[in-house]
Amino acid sequence: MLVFKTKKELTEHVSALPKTNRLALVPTMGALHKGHVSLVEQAIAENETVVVSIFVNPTQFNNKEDLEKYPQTLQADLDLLSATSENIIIFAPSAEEVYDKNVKAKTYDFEGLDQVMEGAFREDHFNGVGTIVEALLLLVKPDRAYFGEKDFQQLQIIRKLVEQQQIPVEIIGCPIVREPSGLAMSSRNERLSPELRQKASFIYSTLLAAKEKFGTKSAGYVVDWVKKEFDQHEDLELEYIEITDVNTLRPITIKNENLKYRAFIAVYAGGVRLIDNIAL
Ligand SMILES: Nc1ncnc2c1ncn2[C@@H]1O[C@H](COP(=O)(O)OP(=O)(O)OP(=O)(O)O)[C@@H](O)[C@H]1O
Ligand SMILES: CC(C)(CO)[C@@H](O)C(=O)[O-]
Ligand code: BAL
Repeated sequence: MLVFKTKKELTEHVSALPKTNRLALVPTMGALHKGHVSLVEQAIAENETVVVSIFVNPTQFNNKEDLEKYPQTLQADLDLLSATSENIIIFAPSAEEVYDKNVKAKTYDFEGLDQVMEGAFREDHFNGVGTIVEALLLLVKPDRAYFGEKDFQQLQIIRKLVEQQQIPVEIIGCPIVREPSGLAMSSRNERLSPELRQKASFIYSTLLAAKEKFGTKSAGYVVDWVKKEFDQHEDLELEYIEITDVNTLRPITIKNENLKYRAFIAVYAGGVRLIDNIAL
C-alpha cells in the first residue's frame, strides 16, 4: 500500500502506470467503516489501480462545530484499507496541499439539484463538494469514480458536475451499507451514545414503513405520516422528509408509473445529524 501526501508524488506515480490499467478513485473523508470498504472493494474488483483519497474537506462544512468534531482516524483508516488490497494507493493531503492559501469553494449552478434537502439545510455544502471532487478528478484522472447512495443527492450532483465540466469519468453509485440494526453506516455514528445509536435504527424502520405505505398512498400522505412518527419520538428530531423523483430531486405531486422515486430524510440524534434514503 502506498500513501502519498502531496499532489506531485501522487501524479508522478499514477502517470507512470501502464496506460492499459483501469484507474479508479474513491473519495472519502476518512473515519472509514464498512460502507467505505464496500466502495473500495467494488473499485478493486472492477479496476487494476485504485486510489482512495482521505481528506476532511473544510469548504463543504457550513457548521464549524461539525467540522471540528468530524472524526479523524488516519492510522486506523490505513490499517483497514491495507486489509483490502496490497496495491491500493492512498492520497491523504493537508488542506494547504489541496487549497494552497485559498481555502474557498468555487460556485456552481447544479440546475436546482443543490437547492433542496442537503443543499437547503447546509448552505454552500455542494459548492464545497463540487470544488473538491472536481479537483480530485482533474488530479487523478480516473476512468471511474465510486460514491455511496447514502449520499444520493451528492451522487446526482456529481453526475451533473462531470457532465457540465465535461470530465471524462464514469460515476458509479454503490448501495447503502447498514449496521445490523438497519442504521445506515456513517462516520458520524461514532459520535452517538450506544443507546442513541440503537434508537437511531428508528430512521430506517420508518423509511421501510413509508415505502410500504407509498404503495397505496400519496406522497403527501406518507410525508405527513413520517412527520407524525418523529413528532412522537423523544430522542430524534426530524429535519426534513422528502419524496422526490430520483433524477430531478423535485418533490412529486402526482405519481407517475414511469418515474422512479426515493424518500430522503435528515434527523438529529443528540446533536448529531444523520441522513438516509430509500428507493420507493
Ligand atoms: N453506509 C454507507 N453505504 C455506502 N456508501 C457509504 C456509506 N457511508 C458512506 N458512504 C460513501 O462513502 C463515501 C465517503 O463518505 P464520507 O467519508 O463522507 O463518509 P460518511 O460515513 O458518509 O460520513 P458522514 O456521513 O458522517 O460524513 C461517500 O461516497 C459516501 O456516500
Ligand atoms: C465526496 C466527498 C469525499 C467530498 O469531500 C464527501 O462529500 C463524502 O465523503 O461524501
Ligand atoms: N458524506 C457527506 C459528506 C458530508 O456530510 O459533508
